[in-house]
Amino acid sequence: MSEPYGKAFSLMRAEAEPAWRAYTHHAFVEGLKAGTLPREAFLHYLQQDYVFLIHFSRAWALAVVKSETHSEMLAAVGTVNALVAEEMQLHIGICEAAGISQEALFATRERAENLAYTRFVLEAGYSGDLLDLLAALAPCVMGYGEIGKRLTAEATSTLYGDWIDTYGGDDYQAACKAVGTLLDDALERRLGAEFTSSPRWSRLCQTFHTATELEVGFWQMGLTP
Ligand SMILES: Cc1ncc(CO)c(N)n1
Repeated sequence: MSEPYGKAFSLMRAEAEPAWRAYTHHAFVEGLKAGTLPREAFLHYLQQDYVFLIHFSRAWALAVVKSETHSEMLAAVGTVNALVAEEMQLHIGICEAAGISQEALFATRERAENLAYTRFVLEAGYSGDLLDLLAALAPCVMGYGEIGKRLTAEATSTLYGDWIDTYGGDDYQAACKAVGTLLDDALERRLGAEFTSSPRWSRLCQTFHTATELEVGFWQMGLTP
């Protein structure tokens, strides 16, 4: 189980330390785990994350555009559906219960940290191929998978249980595995089985690393409503 989300992901993740740990063990995450995160910060984060998911869904739709095989298209379109039909429902539901309407959510003013991250991902896709795009998308998908799984095992409070269950649950974990397989297969198809020897590999790792740092910035933004 050392490579639960595929081979390429685990290699890119190792290259991105210590930023990866700063992302997956951020104070915001530890606050979700212990139930000590202020509700105000959580709701502020969720509103920003709703806007994030709009652009993230657009980036996955771009992955459909950049696909070269039917199976790549299927994997990308499955992720678009999981985001729009499932993950965004969590945000809508929790915010509605807190008195924040869907219209208010959609009209949320985007914070600079949020804008920087999503446009970085989209730009990786606009100017590159599917590999550049997936390298920028992977930290978001798999990081939350790792966080959800760990918090499912370690949480000492049920306050943020809905959030933890969404990312630690079977559906989200299966989505992470599917993206891991998509990344491995897309790399092999374009760069060959020895894809780490390709001159493109270090650049892809750099994109992954930058996206990881932008995730750290997103949590930090969450702490400052
Ligand atoms: C900022 C951010 N990264 C990753 C995910 C997981 O989809 C999310 N919802 N928000």
